[in-house]
Amino acid sequence: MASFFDSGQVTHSFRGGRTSSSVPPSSGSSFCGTPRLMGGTPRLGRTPVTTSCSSVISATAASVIVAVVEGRGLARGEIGMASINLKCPELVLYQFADTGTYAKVITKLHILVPLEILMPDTASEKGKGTKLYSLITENFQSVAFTAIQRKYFNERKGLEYIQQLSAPEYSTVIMEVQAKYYCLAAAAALLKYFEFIQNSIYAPKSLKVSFKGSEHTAMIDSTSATNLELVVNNRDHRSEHTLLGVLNYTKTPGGGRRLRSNILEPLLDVDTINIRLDTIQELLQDEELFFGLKNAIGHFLDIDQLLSVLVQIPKQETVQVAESKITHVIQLKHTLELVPPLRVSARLLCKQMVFDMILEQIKSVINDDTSYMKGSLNMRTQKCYAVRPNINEFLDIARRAYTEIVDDIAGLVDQVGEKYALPIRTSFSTARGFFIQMKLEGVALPDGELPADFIKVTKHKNNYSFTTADLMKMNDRCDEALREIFHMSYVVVCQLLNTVHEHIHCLYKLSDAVSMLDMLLSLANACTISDYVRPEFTDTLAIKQGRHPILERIVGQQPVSNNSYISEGSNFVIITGPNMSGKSTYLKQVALCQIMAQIGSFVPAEYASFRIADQIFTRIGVDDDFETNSSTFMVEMKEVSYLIHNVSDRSLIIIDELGRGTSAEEGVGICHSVCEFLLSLRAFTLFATHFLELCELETLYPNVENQHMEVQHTRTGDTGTERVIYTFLLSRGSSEERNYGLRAAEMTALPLTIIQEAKAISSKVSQQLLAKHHSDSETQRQRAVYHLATRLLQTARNSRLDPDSLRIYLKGLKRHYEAELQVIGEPVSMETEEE
Ligand SMILES: Nc1ncnc2c1ncn2[C@@H]1O[C@H](COP(=O)(O)OP(=O)(O)OP(=O)(O)O)[C@@H](O)[C@H]1O
Repeated sequence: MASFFDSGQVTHSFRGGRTSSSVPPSSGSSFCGTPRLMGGTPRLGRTPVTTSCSSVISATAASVIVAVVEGRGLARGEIGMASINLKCPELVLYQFADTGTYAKVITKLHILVPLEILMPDTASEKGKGTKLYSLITENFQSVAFTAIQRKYFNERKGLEYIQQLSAPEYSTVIMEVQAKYYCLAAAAALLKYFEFIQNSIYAPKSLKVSFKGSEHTAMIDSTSATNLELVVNNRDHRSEHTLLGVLNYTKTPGGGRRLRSNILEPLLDVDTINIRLDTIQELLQDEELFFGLKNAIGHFLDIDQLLSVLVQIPKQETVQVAESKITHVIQLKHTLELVPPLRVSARLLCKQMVFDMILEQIKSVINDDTSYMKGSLNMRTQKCYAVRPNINEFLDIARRAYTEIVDDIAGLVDQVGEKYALPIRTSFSTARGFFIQMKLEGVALPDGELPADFIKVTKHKNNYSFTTADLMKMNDRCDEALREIFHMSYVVVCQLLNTVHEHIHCLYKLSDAVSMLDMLLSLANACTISDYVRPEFTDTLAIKQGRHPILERIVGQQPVSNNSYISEGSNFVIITGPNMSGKSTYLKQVALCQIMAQIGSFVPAEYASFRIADQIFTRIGVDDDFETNSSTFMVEMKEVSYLIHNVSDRSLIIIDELGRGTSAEEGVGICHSVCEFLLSLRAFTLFATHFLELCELETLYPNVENQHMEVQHTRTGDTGTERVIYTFLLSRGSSEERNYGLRAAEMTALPLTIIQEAKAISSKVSQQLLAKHHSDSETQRQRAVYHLATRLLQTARNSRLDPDSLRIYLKGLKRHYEAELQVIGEPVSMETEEE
């Protein structure tokens, strides 16, 4: 990673290698940008900022640049981050302490989907990166990295930038961040870099600046987001079989972005969630309102992106820059004209009067009938006549000259057509300007060839395109006239934008309201496709007939539904059942419903109540992680260690098949100790396992409940082969099924001989184990005593249990100990009931 700014060299590392681009100094501080951002465009001076920007945006969904810096010495682990979205002029600052795993930084970065990550060059000094640097480069191999000299991470400069650029309505952020040095430092480097690559600066007092601690949203680490297929399908990255795919009916890019970020960071505040649920309910009850708003929302452009270009001041004024600014004002007028239909949703649009006022200001300069249109010629005409007549008399003269030239062009093409008796017509494209087109069909060319004065001929499908020397000259005159028109219009438009800037925060609010409304309409739409219910928020997780939202979309019919109940007194559910019986699906279903509820969506169930979860953890059996070179076991251990370090009493934990990466004895041991740790918390845990030994925990702990996935057995045909029927129904108690692995194997194409041998070996091993079990009664007795001692010790520590629960717990413990002694033939000599 090379150093940026001083050396004039930017090096970006990509997956599979590093791309290095030399940065030639240009006039002043203007340098060319990164290959990814600018698509290789050499100099911004010649290419309009906005054009290059939009081409990037259409080429890739990623549009966020993030600067990350970590404290040094004693402050190691203190992380400052700043992000800016090229599609949305919002500077977001983050500062938090992260543990040795840096899970919060990695998760934040996953949510932001960065296009480029900036870090201080000291993070990778002398080819030896810091742990944070290594983790980021490992996790984001396809993202461009840029090293920036540490001196640009300057917190004083960062604060100055924010004071200067923040729109007045967002300036309270200064109080929040003025002592948060790392995020300020990251902001300084980020904004400096932004100026450099975009060759433009943000207008003073124009940016939305916000500080996002993680306090207001639930934390879902990136592994859990992947396990639950929240926004990406693990098997096919293009598939829409994700929670986002199920809920996404948004019509605007802003709405889509908002839904995605909400799914990854659900809310914690019940009041806000309930406001969203009220709106969805209202939309579902009033069809006219629903369809009216949906139709209105569909006409909005990407307001964030529009805002982003409106608040940038290009460092160089070229004709393309002028043209773009005029386009943006037309787009702004189009956007504001769409606001009145949204009036019905008054809750979301409190600043209606201000929007009317901005529109009036625009209309005092821009013609009433100027509108945003598709097609380059249409848009060129709109831009040419955008500014009202009588504002600048030279502009009016230039436009008259332009109109005459366009009329002359039409006359010239008619003459050419008549001269050669050919059915030609005038066409226009941005690249060629005016040119001539002719259909090939049914045309008899003189001598079978096009006349010699038709030049620059191209043939596409059934059409000839060409021009003439006279037409080219006229095009030049036309361009010259347009340049003048755009230049004069640009001056008028810039004055107009200066007045609009005073109300820029209202446009941020509009963008916010439109994306929120779009998201809520989308969530309401999802309810019309499937039968969802409004969730409640209590201290209990209770779902009646809940369904897996993605599974029901995939199979196109309702999957088997199940009830769930987890409360403080019964907060640990152990789920057993044969392979393929539906355990993983059920676990994910609960987590997905919880997330849906916390973003303010209805959920696939007949009734649903949730306790707000501040964190959602999943530990779901995955294969080896080749990318980070970890074995299955190490992946498991890393995930469990992250869980144990970060879990809280209000977390929701989903654990599926823990300990499968090692031997059975060790697996049971690990599961046991993890369960014991989790049992001392009030977190809600769903634990699916094949280790039936764990079901004993129910007798030891009053807050454990065993459940299992029911299966049925039938015998088929003449052979009487046993078949398993999966009901996908959850029942109380632990699974009675044994050797189900072998039975599942029987249903595959494995040869019969292999299955038979496996059965024989399995029964031999079981017999040996049983013999050992009976012969080793002293070890058994010691183990039983040890178990009892540890449980009692733990109970003594666990002061949270009330007397009743404690009594039940001790009784269970006693029964369990008696049972263990009986198995090994020891006399049971415990005191009576109420000891
Ligand atoms: N409630 C349900 N309704 C309908 N089909 C279901 C349901 N639950 C699961 N299935 C189907 O059964 C298949 C197996 O489910 P799942 O992977 O959850 O089983 P499992 O018990 O976790 O298996 P294993 O122990 O082998 O991991 C799924 O792919 C899904 O198609």
